[in-house]
This record gives sequence, C-alpha cells and structure tokens, in this order.
Amino acid sequence: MLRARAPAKVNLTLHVLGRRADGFHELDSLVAFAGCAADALAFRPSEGLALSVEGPFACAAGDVAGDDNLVLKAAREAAARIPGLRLGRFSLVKRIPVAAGLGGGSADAAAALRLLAQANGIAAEDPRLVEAAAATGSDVPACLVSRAARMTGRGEGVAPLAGFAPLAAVLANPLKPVSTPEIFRRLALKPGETRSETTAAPDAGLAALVAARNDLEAPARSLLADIGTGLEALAQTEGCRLARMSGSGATVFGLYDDQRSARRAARALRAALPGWWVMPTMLR
Ligand SMILES: C[C@@](CO)(OP(=O)(O)O)[C@H](O)COP(=O)(O)OP(=O)(O)OC[C@H]1O[C@@H](n2ccc(N)nc2=O)[C@H](O)[C@@H]1O
Ligand SMILES: Nc1ncnc2c1ncn2[C@@H]1O[C@H](COP(=O)(O)OP(=O)(O)O)[C@@H](O)[C@H]1O
Repeated sequence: MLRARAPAKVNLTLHVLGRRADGFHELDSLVAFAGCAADALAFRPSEGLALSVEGPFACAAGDVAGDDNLVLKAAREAAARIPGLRLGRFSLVKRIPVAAGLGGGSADAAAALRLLAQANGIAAEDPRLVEAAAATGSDVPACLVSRAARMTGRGEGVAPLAGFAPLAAVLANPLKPVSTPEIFRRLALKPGETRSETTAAPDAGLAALVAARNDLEAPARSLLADIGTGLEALAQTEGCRLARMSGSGATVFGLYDDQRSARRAARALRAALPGWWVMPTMLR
C-alpha cells in the first residue's frame, strides 16, 4: 500500500488579470500549502480503477465519491497519456472542507498522480503527469508541486518561490460550500476582456502580501455574508497581520508572527465563530 498527503492550498494573493477567449480567467496568484489541513490518499495497484472515501468530510464529498471524483479523473487523464499505466484502488480520507477555496479535490488529484508515478516507476516531473494535472483542473498543477509558488495563466504556470519563509496561519470556514464557477461569473468579465488594474504578483514578504488582494473576495462576499463575518473575527484576533479569503471562498485565513499566536487566535475564533471549521497551521 502506498500513501500520500494531499495538503490544502491557500491563495495568499489572487489577482484576476482578465478573461481569456476560452472563458477561463487569467490569474496571478501566490499559493502556499498547509502543514495541518490535509487529506490522506492510499493506493494499492490492481486491475481496474476504484475509489473509497471516508473521513469527516466524506459525506460532503459523497456526491462525488463516484466517477466524477477528481482522483479518478486524474488517474484517467494519466492513463490516457501513459501507455500501459498500472492503475488500482484508491482510499481517500477527506479532512479538508469541500468547495472551500482550499483546492481539496485538486490536492487529492495531485496526490493520485504522485502515487501512480511512484507505483509505475515514473519521475514525478514527467511532462505527461504535468499535462494530466492541467487537464484535470486549474489548481492541480500547483498542487502537484505542493509548495509555495507563483501560479499564473489559468493555473498551468507554476514557479516555486525560492526562499519562501513558512507563515503561521489560521484557516476558518463556515462549512457552507461556494461554487467556483459562480464566483468567477460574478466578476462579469467578457471573454477577451482585460482589467486595467493589472498588477504583477508581489514577492511573498508580509508588506507585499498586505498590499496585494484577492479579486474574488468581493464577489464571494456578495454571495455569502459569513465571509465578511469571518474576516472581521480574524482581524480582531490578537497579532493578526493580515486577514484575507482563499481562492473563491468561503475559507478565510489570518497570518501571525509565530505558531503560538496562531494557536491562540484559533482558540479565540472557535469561541467567536461556533460551528465553523478552524485550523491553525503553518503554510509552506
Ligand atoms: C479559484 C481557484 C484559485 O486557486 O481556487 P478554488 O477556489 O477552486 O480553490 C482556482 O483557480 C480554481 O481552480 P479549480 O477549482 O481547479 O477550477 P476548474 O475546475 O479548472 O474550473 C472550475 C470553473 O472555474 C472557472 N475558472 C477556473 C479557473 C480559472 N483560471 N478561470 C476560471 O474561470 C471556470 O468557470 C471553470 O469552469
Ligand atoms: N476528491 C474530491 N474532494 C472534494 N471535492 C471533489 C473531489 N472530487 C471532485 N470534487 C468536486 O469538486 C468540487 C470542488 O471541490 P474542492 O476541490 O473541495 O473545492 P475548492 O477548490 O473550492 O476548495 C466539489 O464541489 C466537488 O463536487
């Protein structure tokens, strides 16, 4: 049995530069990956392809435990590119909230590709795996790298950030799913349209992160008031240096000087936001 972690992705910044002719949006985003919020994927090579799902968010992912699961989609995309690829049975423990802006499904897909590579003696950097990642979903190439990176284009451009200093953070999610296509739709950009306020991605220093933004925050807040509630609660925690939304939401995160402050903030948030999923973690 082979095992892989599938860590949650956090968009530290997310600038939408415009909309491409194919309808997807051109992004410039700094992403990092959580040490403590991760799904777990196991794989046993065998005939055929199968998946079982358990864990705290298995039910939330229940509607996708079938053929549409991104684990199975990634495996099919890899098999279509790599003749003779040996497949098998995947078991997923779902600990990342679903449709949360944390790229949980993408992380699972990337973990599946890593396991298939390992089981078949294929290098993790094999271009066919990278192509399979991009064909599975926009966030999957970044999740394949699974370390702090600048993500560009639809998500296919991934440049790891050299010398990234890990950040102490708290993640908070109201456990209400948010549809990624709906949030992009609310930007109301026409295919081919570019935004005048384009900005290059900053470096990952705190001052640059604070000066940047998440362009999906406004449309997401217009859909779900909990996002504003979460951001305000984070901003009020002691030592919070930055409070922002990740991806298309609804997860919000706070950055702190050290792990101790982040853990203290998580305790305060659990009291302030009953019923929310709250997780202190390092981002790398
Ligand atoms: C917004 C981001 C930011 O990292 O994260 P999440 O909120 O999903 O975690 C990603 O771009 C989401 O990536 P992912 O969830 O893989 O998206 P996909 O399955 O490829 O696309 C879902 C839908 O989102 C829209 N979409 C996605 C990516 C992109 N660059 N432009 C888009 O317009 C399209 O409407 C597409 O049909
Ligand atoms: N392994 C998976 N885990 C979670 N969601 C999945 C998975 N496979 C497919 N999905 C589908 O992908 C959608 C987005 O899920 P997820 O990756 O959790 O969202 P986000 O990127 O916003 O955090 C879900 O609504 C679900 O229908």
